[in-house]
Amino acid sequence: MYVDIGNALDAEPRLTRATLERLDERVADAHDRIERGRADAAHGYAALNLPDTADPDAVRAAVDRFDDPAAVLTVGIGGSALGAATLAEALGGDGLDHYVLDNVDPAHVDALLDSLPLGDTVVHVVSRSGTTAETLANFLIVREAMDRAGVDWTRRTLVTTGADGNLRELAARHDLPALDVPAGVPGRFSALSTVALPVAALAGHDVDALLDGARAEADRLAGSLFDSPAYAYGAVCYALERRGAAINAMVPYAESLEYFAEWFAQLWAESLGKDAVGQTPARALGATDQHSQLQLYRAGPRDKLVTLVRPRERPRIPIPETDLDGLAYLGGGSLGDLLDAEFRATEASLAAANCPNVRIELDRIDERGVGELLYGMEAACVLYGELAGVETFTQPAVEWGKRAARGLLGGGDFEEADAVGEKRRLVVD
Ligand SMILES: O=P(O)(O)OC[C@H]1O[C@](O)(CO)[C@@H](O)[C@@H]1O
Repeated sequence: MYVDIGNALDAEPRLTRATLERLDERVADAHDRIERGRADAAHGYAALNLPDTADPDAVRAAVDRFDDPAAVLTVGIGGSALGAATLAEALGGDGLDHYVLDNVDPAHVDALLDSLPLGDTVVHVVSRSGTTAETLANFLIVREAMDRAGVDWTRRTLVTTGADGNLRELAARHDLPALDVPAGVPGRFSALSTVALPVAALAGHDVDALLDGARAEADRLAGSLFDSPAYAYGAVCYALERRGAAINAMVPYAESLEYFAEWFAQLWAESLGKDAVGQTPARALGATDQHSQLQLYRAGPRDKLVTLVRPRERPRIPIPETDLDGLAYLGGGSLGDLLDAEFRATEASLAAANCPNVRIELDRIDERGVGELLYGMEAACVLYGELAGVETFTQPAVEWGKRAARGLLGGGDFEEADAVGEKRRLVVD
């Protein structure tokens, strides 16, 4: 992973090289704390050990029982779905279609189950807590649909979950193959583990290369942001947020990284949104959103950092020659040339408008590159959390809504459910 922070300096909000050099002293201390946390396999920090603690053989053994499926359905939500979706989209299916069931919209669930070849689908149900309502409800519906289709769901299901909880109980009751979530690794930091690697292994991807890429990024964590791409990114994001860049627009210039932007959004929001600080992740896609968001990034409020991500190598699709006036300049070139010209032009246009931006590049979007990117973003997030002094690895604010919903559905007596009824109303219809 290559990180170029040049365009993040001397823009608006203003961040200078001198400021970064001063901040680097705190990066050194933060790195020491992170390394101590890793050495102790402390909660959260343990995620940064996954390149060495993940067990690719166990993952392969778990999926080998499924004989060449046509489709894999990940049933999970948040960190229990976004990692798998990111790996499947970035690396491709190789003939294996990947579907994600990470919401409880009846119309969508119905249509998805209708479209799936249930008899030839592997269901990977994932929940760290083993109690998440959306995941468990969806799984009960999926298995019933398989029952109705005469498919033995116990032979088509793989579970990844914690030591206890409803899902562990279901797995034990039906003797389902079950992988353990890694200890001390919050969901949003678990893509490089039993939570998402099974999907990559099922599609025949090189899980070791994914972990090698992550390990290469881990080996570059150092006591200075000027020696570590991941820390350079985390430190710049933090320093710009401190100066007013409350929004981080993540803009991959590759369709296959669109889910990566979703994954990044959970990582950034759920890890850093605490104590009235945090940088709001916005998702966009290059070049598409040049035609929808760029106007705002260039001419709107000075409250953004834009992160542009691209692979250095792309497949080649030549653009046919044409004698149409005004188009001849495209002919003979390639679609990748056009996309890369758009990338560099957008980057320069942001700089010209004094909008801070960072360039993140991979050699190519393959197992190693994706491993570098995911690990790099996780380490950047951990460093940002250290500098901001927030609890990076918890997400207490999400529990209020869960209790309220559970109470509304008769799942217990929760004061939050009462508060739902006290909504202020001013209906205009
Ligand atoms: O893996 P679980 O326990 O089902 O949780 C799913 C997601 O829900 C959250 O707990 C937020 O509600 C996320 O942190 C997590 O990734």
